[in-house]
Amino acid sequence: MGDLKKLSASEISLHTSKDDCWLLINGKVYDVTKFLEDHPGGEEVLLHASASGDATDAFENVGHSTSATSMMESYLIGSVEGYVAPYAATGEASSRPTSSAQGNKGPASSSASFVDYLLPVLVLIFAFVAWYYLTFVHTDEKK
Ligand code: HEM
Repeated sequence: MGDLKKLSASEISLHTSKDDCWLLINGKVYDVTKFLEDHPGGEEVLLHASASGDATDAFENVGHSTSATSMMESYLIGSVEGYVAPYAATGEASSRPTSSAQGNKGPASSSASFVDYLLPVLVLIFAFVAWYYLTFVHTDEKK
């Protein structure tokens, strides 16, 4: 695979039909038009992932085998300019496209970390209130 064609997000979004279907996975673009019918997971999921703009999460959530990953190479047609990985893929995506990266903006998302901290705290408060109720209030009622 020599140098990959640089494609823009708007260009990729023009190829989401059954006759012309591209997938964006980890910053790389795959033309899966000829693979649609052969995909073991069915063509609908591929068309849906294509239309969603970024298929990285969908692809990784399935937990594809290594043979599936090596199959992808034959459909590779290019890479996307200025790719920023989606939230769920940031931590573990092993093949993050850092090669041609121009000062990648990190996985900054203050709202996500807010929820990350707030949720456990709320769960703890709820657990404490439940424990308090069951230990004191509820047993008092019986007496
Ligand atoms: C070029 C991209 C892709 C290739 C080459 C590919 C290839 C494969 C292969 C070979 C399998 C069989 C199981 C395995 O070996 O892991 C599979 C299963 C599957 N794929 Fe993909 N896939 C691609 C993209 C996607 C995407 C974007 C989705 C989106 C949801 C997806 C959803 C699935 C599902 C749901 C299965 C499970 C089918 C089952 O076990 O019943 N695939 N894929």
